[in-house]
Amino acid sequence: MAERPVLYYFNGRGKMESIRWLLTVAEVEFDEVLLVTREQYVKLLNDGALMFQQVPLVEIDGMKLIQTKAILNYIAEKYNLHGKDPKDRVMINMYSEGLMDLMEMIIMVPFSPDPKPKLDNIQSKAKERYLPVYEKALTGPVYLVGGKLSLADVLLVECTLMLEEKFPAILKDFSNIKSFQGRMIQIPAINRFLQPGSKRKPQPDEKYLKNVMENSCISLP
Ligand SMILES: N[C@@H](CCC(=O)N[C@@H](CS)C(=O)NCC(=O)O)C(=O)O
Repeated sequence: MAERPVLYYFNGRGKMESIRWLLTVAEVEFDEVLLVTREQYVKLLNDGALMFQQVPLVEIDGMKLIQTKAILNYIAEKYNLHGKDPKDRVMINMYSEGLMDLMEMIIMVPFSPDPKPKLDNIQSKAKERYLPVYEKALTGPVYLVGGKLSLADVLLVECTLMLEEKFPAILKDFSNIKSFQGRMIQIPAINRFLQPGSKRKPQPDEKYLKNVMENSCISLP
């Protein structure tokens, strides 16, 4: 039997969280090496495991994969969460890119010295630019693309939960998305992931932020 994937990242959500979500939905058990000291990070660098000196790093199928989107696409492909043909795939990728753009903005908020304007901007962009797209796509269909579960659906449920943590009423005018979210969180693997004690990471706290700042040369805006 194949070995379990190993995820190398800080002890928090960041760019790895979507990968944790996708593996969870694919029902793939994984292990994690949580980088809590500078030495761990430097060792990965010295070992040559980080092609661009960055994490996430995922060891899977005998490979050391980096670059979040490449990793997500590999997992989606492998576990049949990337559509049935190139036309499905390009739609899945378009929807996924939009969600990753939005989640990236949320991920960066706690690193800002002045989060309020950033949050206001995210809220209006979410309501005016992003959520209407998914609301329309879900008028009728159960899933975003091709009538079957895909990477885009997984990212959408992750993103809506992240948004609600910041803006609890944000889905008020997006009833299709809210229903979609309700269905998705009933999927047993997702339901388990949302329970305390799972590998889902909590919202970033001071300790996590300090860890990321100290242990990588992360470039901040
Ligand atoms: N495009 C890369 C960006 C990865 C990235 O920015 N990683 C950060 C941590 S979230 C990092 O390792 N920063 C260290 C550095 O850039 O020196 C991806 O999506 O995986």
